[in-house]
Amino acid sequence: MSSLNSTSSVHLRPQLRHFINGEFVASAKTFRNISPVDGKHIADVCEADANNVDAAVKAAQAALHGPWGRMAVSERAAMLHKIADGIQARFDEFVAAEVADTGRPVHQARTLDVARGIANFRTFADLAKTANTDLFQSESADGLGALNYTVRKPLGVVGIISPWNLPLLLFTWKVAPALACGNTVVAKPSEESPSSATLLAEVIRDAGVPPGVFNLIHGFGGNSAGEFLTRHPDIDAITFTGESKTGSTIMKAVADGMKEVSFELGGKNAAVVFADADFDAAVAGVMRSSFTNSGQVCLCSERVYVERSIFDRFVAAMKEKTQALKIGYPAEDNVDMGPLISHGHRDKVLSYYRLAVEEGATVVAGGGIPTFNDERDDGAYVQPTIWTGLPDDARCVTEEIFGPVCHIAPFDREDEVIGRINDSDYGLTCAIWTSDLKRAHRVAPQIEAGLVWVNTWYLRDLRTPFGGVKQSGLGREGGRYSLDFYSEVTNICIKL
Ligand SMILES: NC(=O)c1ccc[n+]([C@@H]2O[C@H](COP(=O)([O-])OP(=O)(O)OC[C@H]3O[C@@H](n4cnc5c(N)ncnc54)[C@H](O)[C@@H]3O)[C@@H](O)[C@H]2O)c1
Ligand SMILES: N/C(=C\C=C\C=O)C(=O)O
Repeated sequence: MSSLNSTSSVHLRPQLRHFINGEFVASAKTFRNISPVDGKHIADVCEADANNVDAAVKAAQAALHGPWGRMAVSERAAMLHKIADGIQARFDEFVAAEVADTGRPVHQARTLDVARGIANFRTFADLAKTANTDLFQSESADGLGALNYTVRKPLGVVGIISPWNLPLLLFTWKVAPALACGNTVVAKPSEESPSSATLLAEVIRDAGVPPGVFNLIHGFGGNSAGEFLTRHPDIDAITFTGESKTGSTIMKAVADGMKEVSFELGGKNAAVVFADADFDAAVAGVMRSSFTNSGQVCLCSERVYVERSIFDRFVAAMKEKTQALKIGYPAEDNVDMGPLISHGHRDKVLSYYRLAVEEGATVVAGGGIPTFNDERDDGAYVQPTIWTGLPDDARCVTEEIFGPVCHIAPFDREDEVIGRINDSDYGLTCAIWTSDLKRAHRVAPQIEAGLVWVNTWYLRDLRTPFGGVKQSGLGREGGRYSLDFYSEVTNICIKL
């Protein structure tokens, strides 16, 4: 088989181990890492038990009081840049790791996943160096006044738990600011995507980060590494990205210990296309926001609302482009879409494909599994899918599916569509397509979401706040919001 058509041409490690106190550590229990492209077994992954997690937390605690805890911000920032340099130097290996675990197009792994891994470290290295604190000249009864100023200190040992959909991007989105603020971390990537985090441990070690500062544990959630981490008494904070119901479970696990949490959770995001929008740009944008990463991005729009006068034309255009999407191997030229992350996730998405028909949907495009007549038939591929005709309260229009699918509905009035967009348990993102600047500024603030894009989608400035409202998250990360979450502040009042 040519290297074009398989991940097996990539050199993959036979066993992925934990990284604890500066050493790679195996554990007796392992689980299999399976390629979603062809169902082949690509590696064995160690599963951390409670003792592994305890050793990692203890190493992180000890490292707080070692060289890392005494390091100047500028030195810490230089280390984060060295980590970024290390990822850059092994760029192709990181691409191979992401592609092996997820089957995504190589061009996406290059331009988004690994590129953002580097950017995350560089962004927070620089932000930490320029982080300001507060200073107030205060009045006092005796007229002599006082000075109030704040100092930033690390939270301590931060537990990091990340999902599989953008493995390196989302893992480093947490690791980078946590380290930039002087914390030590115990980090668990998803069981579905262990490879790039393991490679990152090598890069962090080789960058000279002191042992115990960064610890990596592999495993699952409940009654495995994830839960052992959230329930560990010596963890000072948990930052988590994943499903809303998992967030709720984690919140219960940390409640007794009153740990700080930052949650980036699920979504059922909307795109709204007004008749005055740039039609071609809106079609291209909604194609991206519906099918990027096989729809496995928390920011994807599974709900699309189109003004009635252009509805039929818009649906026809989306149908044509969706049916033209190239689904294939990661390294194929011009491939648009790879598989879903796993057969289990594919079963979930296909259950919604069936449910939609039961709920009365018109299947405009897709709705099933592509046939390749080769090894990919053993992978986790589904067809990109478009529905119309469902009521707003249909489960397929209210529940997060997390696959390459969207439902397109017509609307008549601005106030009507705003109400329909906001009628959701989620509130992560929304994309508005209009050429009317006043409308953009009028509608965007009314959307109950953490992020609103106008005439674009997933355009990111890492200094901006990122997070969701309602079931989509707790808190914000990004820019100074990350510095605020990953630091404690003490206010000091000096009487003059
Ligand atoms: N808001 C965001 O920024 C954002 C970004 C990416 C993904 N997501 C969401 O993540 C979900 C997809 O990712 P997923 O399937 O990996 O989510 P998931 O919640 O199943 O798992 C996420 C992580 O949590 C761990 N975990 C699961 N149960 C746990 C428990 N009881 N205790 C501790 N850890 C536990 C998993 O092992 C994994 O590492 C989607 O809902 C998507 O919307 C949100
Ligand atoms: N947190 C970010 C993306 C989240 C994507 C969700 O799947 C980011 O771009 O910083």
